[in-house]
Amino acid sequence: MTADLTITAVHLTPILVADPPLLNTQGVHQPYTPRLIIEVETADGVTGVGETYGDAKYLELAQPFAEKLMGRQISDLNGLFTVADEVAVDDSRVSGRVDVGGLRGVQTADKLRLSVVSGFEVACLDALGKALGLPVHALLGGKVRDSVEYSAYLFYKWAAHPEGVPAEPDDWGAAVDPAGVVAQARAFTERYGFTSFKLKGGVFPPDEEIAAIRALAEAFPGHPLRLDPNGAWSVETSLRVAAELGDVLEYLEDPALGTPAMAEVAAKAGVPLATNMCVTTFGEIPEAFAKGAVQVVLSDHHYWGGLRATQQLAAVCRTFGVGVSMHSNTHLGISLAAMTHVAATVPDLHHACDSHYPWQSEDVLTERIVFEGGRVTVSDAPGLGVELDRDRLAFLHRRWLDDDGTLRDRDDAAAMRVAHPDWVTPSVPRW
Ligand SMILES: O=C([O-])C(=O)C[C@H](O)[C@@H](O)C(=O)[O-]
Ligand SMILES: [Mg+2]
Repeated sequence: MTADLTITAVHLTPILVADPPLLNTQGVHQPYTPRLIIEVETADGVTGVGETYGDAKYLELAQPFAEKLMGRQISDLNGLFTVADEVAVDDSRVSGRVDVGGLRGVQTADKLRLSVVSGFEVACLDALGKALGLPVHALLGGKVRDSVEYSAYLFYKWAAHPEGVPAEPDDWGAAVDPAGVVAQARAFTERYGFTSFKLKGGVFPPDEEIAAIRALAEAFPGHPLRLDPNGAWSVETSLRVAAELGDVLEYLEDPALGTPAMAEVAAKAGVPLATNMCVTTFGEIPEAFAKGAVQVVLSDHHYWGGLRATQQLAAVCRTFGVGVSMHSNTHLGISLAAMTHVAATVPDLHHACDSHYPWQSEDVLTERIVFEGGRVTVSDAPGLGVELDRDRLAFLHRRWLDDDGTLRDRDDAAAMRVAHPDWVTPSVPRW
């Protein structure tokens, strides 16, 4: 009997998940961050799950998009993009804006749509895999590796969210200096076996961050290290940091803001530059590649438009001799599973991917995804190989319902103002 792949129901569940007080150049992470969990159900009762950003601007697109999917086939992945084009984006959401203060690059109507489509694409692939008895990587053409390497994503962080702010405690401790960063890196290796390290920079003056990377290089000799100040530095500062750390960095990530500045740095830095800020859409590739502004593009299936778009990006990068790896924002196990499936299919993946997952103590899966030796094993179970924990989902959704709206949109600057009322988002370049 052939499977009936018709979509008969779509469930959208916005949730708030605990996030530690991780610092970046914009501010600090909120105690709870929004995500959207997507379930797509077929006429045969097969359910697929996906995950994407949960801020209001995504939710307001996801709802009409979901309605248009009823009666379509889960196998019609190309159709998702056609349907997305029919969903109107409110101009106020995109005019002159960047996403999360620029952490995810420009904000356009298309990119907003793609960030929604990606969650649905993953849900459809999960359902399709379950219906056909095939893992998602097989639907993407098959895995070329059995496990995917991730890097330890180190953050400067406070020991706890500001006093009086409802939050979940974490056991990572504070990290506000080189010793704290090294201690955090050691905890990452002990808990997960990571062997490469990325430090989120742009938080302290560059000399302090140079000292932290030097301390890491001393503590973990020969291990790949990266520093990512999210465009906080001038060209001059970027070149100075590159000169100071060139001998220990695998790559420098988004030292300066925008393709022209990145190109200036790349021309003289002597260290490869990676980005998840100046190349975040296919339209930004020609200029950046022509100018030699980036040597590694950090894909993110959420905003590039899904797993197949990630494969297309990898093919373009391969064509131009540019490396590819993966960027990450706060995400849960569904997205980690999706990232792992697609990463398993990309032939030239030569850098460990980023993942925030270790920072997320809460998940919506019955079993957490495990890192062993810094790697996630590629699942061969049908679909993504994950199972939704409905009680957890309901609990995290209840938290979202109970929120008065304060936390439903990620705002790192607002979270910083709770501790430092005078905080204003630093103008760029900050140093
Ligand atoms: O540039 C990056 O790698 C990121 O923007 C990743 C995340 O957004 C990270 O900086 C964060 O969540 O603070
Ligand atoms: Mg980055």
